[in-house]
Amino acid sequence: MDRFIRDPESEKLLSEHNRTLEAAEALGGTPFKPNMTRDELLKQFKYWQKTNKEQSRGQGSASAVNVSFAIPIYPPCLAALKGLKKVMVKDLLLETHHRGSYILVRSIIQAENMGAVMAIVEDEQKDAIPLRMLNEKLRCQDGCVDKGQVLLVKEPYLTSMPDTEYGLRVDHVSDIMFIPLFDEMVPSVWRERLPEHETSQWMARDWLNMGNEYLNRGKFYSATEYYSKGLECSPTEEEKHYLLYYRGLAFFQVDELDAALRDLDAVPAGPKSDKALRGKAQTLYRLKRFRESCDLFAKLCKKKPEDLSAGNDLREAIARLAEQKKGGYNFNKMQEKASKTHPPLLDHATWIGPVTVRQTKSQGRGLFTTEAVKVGDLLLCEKAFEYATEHHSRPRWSSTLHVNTETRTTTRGGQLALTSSIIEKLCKTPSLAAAITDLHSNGSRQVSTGLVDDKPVVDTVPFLPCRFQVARIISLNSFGSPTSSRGDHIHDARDASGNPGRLHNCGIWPYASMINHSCMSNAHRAFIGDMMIIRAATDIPANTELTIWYLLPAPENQPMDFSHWGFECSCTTCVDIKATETRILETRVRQRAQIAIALEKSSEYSRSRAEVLIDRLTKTYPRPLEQVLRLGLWEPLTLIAGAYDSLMQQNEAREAVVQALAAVGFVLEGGVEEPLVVKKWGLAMDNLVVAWIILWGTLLEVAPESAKQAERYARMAYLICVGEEESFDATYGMNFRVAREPAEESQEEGWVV
Ligand SMILES: C[S@@+](CC[C@H](N)C(=O)[O-])C[C@H]1O[C@@H](n2cnc3c(N)ncnc32)[C@H](O)[C@@H]1O
Repeated sequence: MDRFIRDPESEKLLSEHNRTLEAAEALGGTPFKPNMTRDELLKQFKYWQKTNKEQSRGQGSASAVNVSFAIPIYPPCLAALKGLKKVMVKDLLLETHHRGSYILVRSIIQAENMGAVMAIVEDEQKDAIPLRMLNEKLRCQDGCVDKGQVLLVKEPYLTSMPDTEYGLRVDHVSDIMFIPLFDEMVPSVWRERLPEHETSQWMARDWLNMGNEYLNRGKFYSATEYYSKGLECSPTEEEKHYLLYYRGLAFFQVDELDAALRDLDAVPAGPKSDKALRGKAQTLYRLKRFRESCDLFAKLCKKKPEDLSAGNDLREAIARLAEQKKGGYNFNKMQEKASKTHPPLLDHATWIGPVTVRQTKSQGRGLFTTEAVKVGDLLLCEKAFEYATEHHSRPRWSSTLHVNTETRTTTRGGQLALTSSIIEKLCKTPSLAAAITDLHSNGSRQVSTGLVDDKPVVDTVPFLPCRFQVARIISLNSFGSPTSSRGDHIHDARDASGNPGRLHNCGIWPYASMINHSCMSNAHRAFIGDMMIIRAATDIPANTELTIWYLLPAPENQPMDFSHWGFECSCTTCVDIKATETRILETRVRQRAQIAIALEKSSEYSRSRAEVLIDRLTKTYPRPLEQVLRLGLWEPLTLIAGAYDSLMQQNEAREAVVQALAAVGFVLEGGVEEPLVVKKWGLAMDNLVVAWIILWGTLLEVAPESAKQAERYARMAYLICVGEEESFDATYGMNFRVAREPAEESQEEGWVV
């Protein structure tokens, strides 16, 4: 799942932010007396714009880290506009949510996205104030808030802001309304000199024409507003045909898929009927309703066999339907696509294998097998509901830190961006809301209501996405992910230091989010772009709960900390660690460090010393392996196996690998004398593939059949860890074989061994 940072620096940030919040709270209710004039605000805004541009071009200070702070949770406005009283800037109070009120303002400068959308706005009395709209990419009239845009903020919240003193802050999508200039709420002084200032006599056709003008300029949201007005003016059947078709098209362009489908479905017969049909098929495809999409594309192809692009679309829809039904994926192509696309969003369908969601005894819902599965079997291949990436060209120092004093957590990476884009998606396509709102939220209350001032029209799920609710769900259910597990695998195998040199993407995979944690997990996740692949990490009987790792089992052997998710792991290892004296745990940490230091040197003496230390470390685990695994032995044993392997001391290398595998739960039989058999698969540790490859090499001369079997196991480990097996040869090259099979020759280079 996501990475949480616990270090002195983030603790310092948390404490500082706490103090700021307390100081702000003390001022609550004081009347607002602006310190800056309108001109000073505009000047400051232009300075921000300049700095923001420099930062996005990577010219900011090399030590800069974007830090964002979560503010105390507050609910969105649930009152209808007609029940709210209008206030002006001069009426505002510091650190106050003006419940029961609204403010009407207009932007006096083109807004800029500076993490949040920032603008300077004024009221009718020309009093200016900064406005910060968190997450307001959505509905920012086609990606931006133009100068002159009229905005209505419900229950405005005046609070202190970074780099300025006070400003209006909007955290909930439903708390802000974009008011078209023809709306009667707009004061006449703000309408003067605009073509729309006199629209009272307009007929449906006038609204249609104006809508088309906006559509052609790429102002899709504005276009929909004009078409909607046209539809209110008793249009003829022909006008209705065009109004609905073009409005559907505009909604499609801005990803308002429910609205697009509704309009395109309602288009009366006319010249655009085929195009409407096509738009519907495309919308259904984007809603992942592949069966219906196929049917419509097929209908279109039948009507117009010469339409090649409809034929192509039909083929793609059929391919998605096949993936959805049967789970047949071309993983090679997926890897290739993920490596060439940024962000790595792959156009594939989700396949849900032999698994189902059921209630567990004490851990809420869980995912269970519906039939017995074998190690490596594909259980689930899920397309991310939403996915956020750090840009590959951005240096790591500029990645975002998000400080949350409520949960006392600091997170790195894209969680904030993920929350924003999910809120946007839910507002645009409310029929998808349940995928998120049904996820685990640790019992927090969900803000749920019917329509309020026509804000997102939701037919089936009355839901106003509350930023904080979504943020909490995301923090409990999102997964951090590499762009591809293969890339991570290559990185780990090359850099045994364990330095995490990877990008930190994150996403939400709702079905996979049903899987609970166990350090003794029986399933493993891997990623290709935004597709998550879950495979069985061992043979699993039917009706068994699947578990994965939320955090890698700690090599430190400290009890694992899952307080963020509100549980304590009760696996045998965690229970054993809790029962082990701190003195012993500390000894283990020390011994492991000493082993690593000894193995940095390549002398025989240092290897013997490492052997002695490993022996001592083993003795700190008094309980038999069948009862408690010895995860702390994995790294030392695989390290020493690697050291022996590179010296061609194959008996020693083999012995160390076999011990390492046993320490993490593998039950092996045979090897040199007898055929090698894995009786039971253990944990899918980092470097598991390399361990199997070492074993494979040590068996080549002494037991060729067992070596072949070890190769199969190496491939199986790769399949579990990387998600697919097709790229194994390309990843490891043939060097390994060549080194050990003198009869065959090859020039191909491997990169690991
Ligand atoms: C991503 S959700 C997993 C699905 C969740 N059980 C549900 O009902 O939706 C994470 C939450 O599941 C629960 N959970 C996961 N693993 C657990 C474990 N090993 N023991 C107890 N609770 C666990 C915790 O409440 C945690 O916050």
